[in-house]
Amino acid sequence: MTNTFTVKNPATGETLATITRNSVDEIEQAIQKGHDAFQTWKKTNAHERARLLTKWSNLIQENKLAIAKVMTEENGKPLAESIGEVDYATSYIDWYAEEAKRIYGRTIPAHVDGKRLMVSKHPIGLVAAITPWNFPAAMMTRKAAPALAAGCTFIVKPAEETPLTTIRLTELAHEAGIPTNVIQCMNGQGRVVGKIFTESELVRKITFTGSTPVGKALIKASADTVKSVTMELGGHAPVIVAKDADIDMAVAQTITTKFRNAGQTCVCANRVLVHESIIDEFSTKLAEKTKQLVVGNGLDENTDVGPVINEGSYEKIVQQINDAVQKGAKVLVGAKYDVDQERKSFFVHPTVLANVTDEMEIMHEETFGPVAPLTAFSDLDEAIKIANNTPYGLAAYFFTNDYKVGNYLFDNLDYGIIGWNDGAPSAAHVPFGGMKESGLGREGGTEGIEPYLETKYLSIGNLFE
Ligand SMILES: NC(=O)c1ccc[n+]([C@@H]2O[C@H](COP(=O)([O-])OP(=O)(O)OC[C@H]3O[C@@H](n4cnc5c(N)ncnc54)[C@H](O)[C@@H]3O)[C@@H](O)[C@H]2O)c1
Ligand SMILES: O=C[C@H](O)CS(=O)(=O)O
Repeated sequence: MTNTFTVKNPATGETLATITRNSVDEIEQAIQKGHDAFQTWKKTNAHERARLLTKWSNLIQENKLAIAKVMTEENGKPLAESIGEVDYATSYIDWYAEEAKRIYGRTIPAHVDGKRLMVSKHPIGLVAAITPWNFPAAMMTRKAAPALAAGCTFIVKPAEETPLTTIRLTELAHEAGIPTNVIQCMNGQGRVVGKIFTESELVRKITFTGSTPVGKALIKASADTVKSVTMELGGHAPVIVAKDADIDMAVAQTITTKFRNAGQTCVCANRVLVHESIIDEFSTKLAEKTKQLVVGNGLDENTDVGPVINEGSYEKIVQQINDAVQKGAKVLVGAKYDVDQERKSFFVHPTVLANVTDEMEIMHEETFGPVAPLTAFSDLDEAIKIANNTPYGLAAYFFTNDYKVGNYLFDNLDYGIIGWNDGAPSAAHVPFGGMKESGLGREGGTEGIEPYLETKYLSIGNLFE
């Protein structure tokens, strides 16, 4: 019996496709093929790898609207965001096509006469990637691009909620001339495929984007074969609005970071800490702007906020809102839901909660939904203590025009990504990643290709004997 799963539109419940899960044998064969292909791909010169990556990027751009439509249909995000994600995804390919040509080594002055010392970088081998549903294009290329640029071969397993985008990107890579066994897409349940990936000695690296619990399991499972791991995990981003902040700008940037992808990003604001002297004005303005956001099907050009991905996400978000309200939070806007149990579509209206306190679940558990909890602070050290009081350390944001306050916050916030008067810091040419239980390693920027490289040191002795 074939093992299949259906891909549904979270806005309408429509079945978009039925996908066959790859069997254990097929995945093991793909691993062998990827390992074998590595022996050739690693010898492909960097400029040829760069040329093929650029061709891939161009093909994606030529198909941008079609890819974006599929992404909106399977993920739910507004079409404009899907179009933006396709651009974001190709920006990683473009950046690493160039980085392929800059994988430099170095020579080291010898400590002994007649010796010559050299260091060079080499691809780590076959890379296995597991990606989430919230950015099915960018989370794939953020891994595939540096891996292929470094000379590695690559297998990706997308989330079962959103496989269609990743399947299409893989097809376009092959159309661009990247050999079929150099980049492959396998479909299946995470636990099943992850076990095959981590147990294989031929897989030399695991790169994962997803929840922290799954990341921890993958790290443990990778230990038996001492695999390199890159982990982009959960977050719980604080926003600190200092008393001197430009309130209108802080409101606009908080909206940007909070409600993108219906709040389903790892770097979304999850707590909004506002100085007590300005919290009334900030809260009123944030609620007014939030009320203007349009909830609907992502294919409707007027939509700002689409559905959440599934019933489980919906139930967690509602639980956090109800818990907060029961413990004294005030709903300034939202806490409204459009649910169709027959279609299994779940819309959460953008929500702003005031008077949030530390006892509430939302202050400690990642929401992954369109809910902005507001809490007041009286001094900066109190805000920093609240902000750092989490196992996570991915993204944090603050708003101030005081350079001393800004530098003090930057120095004392334990986060890998920090936005100062900026709610949208991500880009392909910068290091993206977190501290503590938000992950291991970085993706993007010059740091993002290092995890796919091994360092070799050569000592030539008795050179002139
Ligand atoms: N740090 C980042 O860059 C980043 C980006 C996006 C999402 N995330 C995080 O991902 C989470 C939401 O995404 P999600 O719900 O898809 O996460 P998830 O961990 O449930 O799933 C992510 C991927 O892992 C697979 N998976 C699930 N269980 C697995 C297992 N036991 N072994 C191996 N693979 C398994 C899934 O099939 C999917 O492909 C949030 O916590 C979010 O913060 C982090
Ligand atoms: O959700 C995770 C993404 O990495 C967020 S971003 O689009 O890279 O900012």
